[in-house]
Amino acid sequence: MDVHSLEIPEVKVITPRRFSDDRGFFSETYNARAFKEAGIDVDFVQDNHSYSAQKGTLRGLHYQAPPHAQSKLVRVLRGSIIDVAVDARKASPTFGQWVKAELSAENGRQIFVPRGFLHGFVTLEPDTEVAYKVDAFYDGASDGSVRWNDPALAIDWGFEESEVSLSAKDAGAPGWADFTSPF
Ligand SMILES: Cc1cn([C@H]2C[C@H](O)[C@@H](COP(=O)(O)OP(=O)(O)O[C@H]3O[C@@H](C)C(=O)[C@@H](O)[C@H]3O)O2)c(=O)[nH]c1=O
Repeated sequence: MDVHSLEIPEVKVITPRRFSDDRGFFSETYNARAFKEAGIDVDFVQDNHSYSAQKGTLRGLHYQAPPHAQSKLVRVLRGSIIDVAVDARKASPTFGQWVKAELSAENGRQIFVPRGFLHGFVTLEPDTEVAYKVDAFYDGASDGSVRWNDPALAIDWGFEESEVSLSAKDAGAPGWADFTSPF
């Protein structure tokens, strides 16, 4: 398993080993002991799976406020995405900064996004399926979003506004300046 930190070091990209043979491959996509040794020591309690039909489907930027804050371990089962994490920890030296990684079914990469971050992704292909583990249960009342393309964040998604599909919630999300971080 290869693990490396992104520019915000608490966000990590993990690439589990694949054992390939004539049939295809085998891979341990999560192993509590190996992840703990790599510094990721969280108790995941829920697995999520989303399917996005269109290229340019953008989900984000999302968070759950404490005490329902979630760490996330994200991977792609089919297709590919750009995954983005924004540091929303008020006391962090990298508050307001973002990192991204390209995850695909082919490259097998995963991204670990800790609590205290906004999270989102955009699909690079039609029919993209994303699976992720979270370490706190869904709590709709604690769910929040921030506008994905706020100029103050200046995230390089690689997509213009006219090219993305958003949920109504995400299309109406407040900007970064109107977001009071609960972290
Ligand atoms: C996230 C979630 C949603 N739902 C329901 C609520 C709603 O009716 C429906 C769709 O929810 P959403 O529109 O929030 O789904 P989506 O926009 O895919 O939200 C997800 O986006 C990515 C980027 C994340 O980081 C996730 O944590 C989550 O926020 O599914 C659950 O029942 N459990 C869950 O854990």
